[in-house]
Amino acid sequence: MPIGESVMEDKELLAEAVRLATESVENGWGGPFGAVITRNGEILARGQNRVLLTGDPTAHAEMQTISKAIQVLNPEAPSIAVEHQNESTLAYVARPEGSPDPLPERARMLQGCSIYISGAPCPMCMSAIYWSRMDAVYYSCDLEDTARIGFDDSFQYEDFERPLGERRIKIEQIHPELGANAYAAWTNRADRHAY
Ligand SMILES: Nc1nc2[nH]cnc2c(=O)[nH]1
Repeated sequence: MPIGESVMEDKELLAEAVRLATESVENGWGGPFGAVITRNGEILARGQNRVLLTGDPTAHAEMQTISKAIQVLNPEAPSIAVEHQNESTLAYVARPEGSPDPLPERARMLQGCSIYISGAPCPMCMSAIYWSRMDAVYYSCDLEDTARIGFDDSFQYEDFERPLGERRIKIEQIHPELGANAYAAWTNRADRHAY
């Protein structure tokens, strides 16, 4: 595993992200996006855009790399893979009996890590970066470069600046009293752990 690789410079790390991006394009797996997540100058995880391979619009380089980094840091964590038991129930793989609750540790997410990306992050990936609590983002091509090769990243940032009623996708609050039940279930849990 990459943990333990010798300390790498910014340029080397970015070059590795670009290598992953190019590999994805050459294999027809996805757009020209690759990423590495580092801690103390060492690579923790690598990822590349695999949207065309998987048909999954969330398979962006950054999302793939964040998931891998979390797995590397939490190898013993219960799998978040869901099994469809029936149409209305999702069962999570249970934590082994008696093992300590890893949530507080996991909730630190990727603090202390940085991400190097071939192109500036789209809003989805930037949100994931915020949620993962990374310290820094370094990218090579900017949003204008990305728009020029046909990707919507900068348009989405622009859309977020518009009032809700003027956005490209309809967004509207309906029945707030229903969701309030789930929110109450959360606030009623004494052992809740905000992340
Ligand atoms: N940064 C980045 N921008 C994208 N735009 C479309 N896909 C991607 C991706 O994987 N990463």
